[in-house]
Amino acid sequence: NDELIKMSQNPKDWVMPTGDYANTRYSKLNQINAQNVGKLQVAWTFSTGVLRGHEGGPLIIGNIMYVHTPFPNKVYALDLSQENKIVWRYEPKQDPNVIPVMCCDTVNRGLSYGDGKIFLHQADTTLVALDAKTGQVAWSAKNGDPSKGETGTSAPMVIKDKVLVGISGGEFGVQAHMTAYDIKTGKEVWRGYSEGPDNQLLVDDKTTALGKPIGKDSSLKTWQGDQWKIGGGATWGWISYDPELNLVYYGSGNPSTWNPKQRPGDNKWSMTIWARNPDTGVAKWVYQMTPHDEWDYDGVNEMILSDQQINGQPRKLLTHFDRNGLGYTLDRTNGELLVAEKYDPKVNWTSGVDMDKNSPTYGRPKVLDAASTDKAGEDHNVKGICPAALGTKDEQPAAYSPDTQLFYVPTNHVCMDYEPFKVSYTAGQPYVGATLSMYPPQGESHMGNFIAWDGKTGKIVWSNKEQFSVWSGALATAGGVVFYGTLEGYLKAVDAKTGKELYKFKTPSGIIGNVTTYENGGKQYVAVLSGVGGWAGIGLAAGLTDPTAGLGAVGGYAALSNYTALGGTLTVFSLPAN
Ligand SMILES: O=C(O)c1cc(C(=O)O)c2c(n1)C(=O)C(=O)c1cc(C(=O)O)[nH]c1-2
Ligand SMILES: [Ca+2]
Repeated sequence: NDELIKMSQNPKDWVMPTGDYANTRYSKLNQINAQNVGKLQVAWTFSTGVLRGHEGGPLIIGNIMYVHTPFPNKVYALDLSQENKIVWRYEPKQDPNVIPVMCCDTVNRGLSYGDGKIFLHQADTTLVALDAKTGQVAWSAKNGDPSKGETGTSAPMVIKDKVLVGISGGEFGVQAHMTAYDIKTGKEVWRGYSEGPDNQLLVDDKTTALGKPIGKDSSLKTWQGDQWKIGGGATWGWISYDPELNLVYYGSGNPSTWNPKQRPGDNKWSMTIWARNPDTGVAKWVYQMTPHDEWDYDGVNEMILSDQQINGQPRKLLTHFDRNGLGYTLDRTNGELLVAEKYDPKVNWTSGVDMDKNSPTYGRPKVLDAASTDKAGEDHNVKGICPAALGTKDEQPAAYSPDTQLFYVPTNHVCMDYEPFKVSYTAGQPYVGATLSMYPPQGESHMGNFIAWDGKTGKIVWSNKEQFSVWSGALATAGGVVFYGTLEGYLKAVDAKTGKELYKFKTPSGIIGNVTTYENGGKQYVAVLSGVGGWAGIGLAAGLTDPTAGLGAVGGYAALSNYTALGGTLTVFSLPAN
């Protein structure tokens, strides 16, 4: 573990899918900076040979770069010192029947490294450990069962002598969990579920929510009957870790089904930020952002850890941009809620979070009747809810720069009509229970913004419009530049302080990957996967002529096919030799 922490502090490498344990996606490299980034050129490219959505980004360890793909989840090891020659490749055999069980395209968010191995969570939920030198399988573990609706899309995270990994299936009625496997053997060490009895949740009488013990079997009391057994709360987002506090952080997703009438109650602990001890799995604190979700606002988005001063006091913070459109800042030591503000002014399902510690509804969002799909009831179409189910932010991770103390957030600017309907549960079949259509906010035509956010005050500092959702991950650097990609396929560099666009280049396909940087042979490079897909690009990614296909109609994205086509490419940029 110390080895990994040390490695992640070397800015030449990129050893974790998130850049570092704090999930900042910030690099100390500054050879490429605000003055010269406009001169960036393509240094080399690599075709992955795979169609559909390319999320995540490569790992770089010394001279070796590890590139992953969506289903069938190939992994390539490239030698950067030998003209990027392929050293080994891994091509798992997976049953293609897993594809229709994946809610939101056949995506995969990347690899982790530790103990001389590369870890991959395959679509079929096999967690595989590959020898980093040879690509040989060292061990594999079955993390779930696609015939029950469980699939793998998230990146594992190595923490000390364990590999942590979540599970997808919130649209299929799974009982989701976070699981830790022994790094040497692949044996399960602990598993903490998102809902159920305390012994399955790994909560104890010391586990708190907003400073108070959560009480015995707090989850069961918030579900009708056995509904919790198919209650969702999937854990498909990123994982962060504070080595000093010895706590891991991640979020749980939407309760199943999307029809809120079928699951009265708060549906704890779906839509929740979890802080767990990585050794035992026991939860120290939880915070539920969207009790009794009525809009599919999965709570899985990344938790970014930063140390900043609030009111002159140094604080250990956790900042999270939720699907529900609120940017939260908490004290990560104990889960105290410090800030909860809209990071898109269009958010209209809530008037905000009750911040009065003495109020009985402390910490809860106030739901506005006009946006309540539960109040409207089954088979009633509630129109004009913002954000759409895609959220103000979905899988696309934000970045944080300690230089500017700002968060850089790729966002969606999309609203929806939502109509819940009664659905019955069948194992392995969609358990969705709502139809929706999504479109830009009234009177506007752009569906994305790339924003800078002050997490101490909960304010937007600057905001750049984008035609489509910004579905790629951001990168911030010590060069005063922030990078992100667009669905049309542009890699963009903007000034970290002002948002001014400094560079753009059109890559071969739409970008939903996460921008990465590294140094090799004394030169800084910027790398990004293009390959359009994911939920925002799913119609296009599936090669469908009807862009409203998929789980929810993603209406406004039809025009995307005028800009980009399918296919995975890694594009690597550098400055010209002078
Ligand atoms: O509840 C779940 O299990 C689950 C899983 C996933 C996934 O694994 O990709 C997504 C979602 N939900 C989801 O709601 C969503 O909007 C979404 C977008 C994407 C994507 O990669 O573009 N995945 C997912
Ligand atoms: Ca979901």
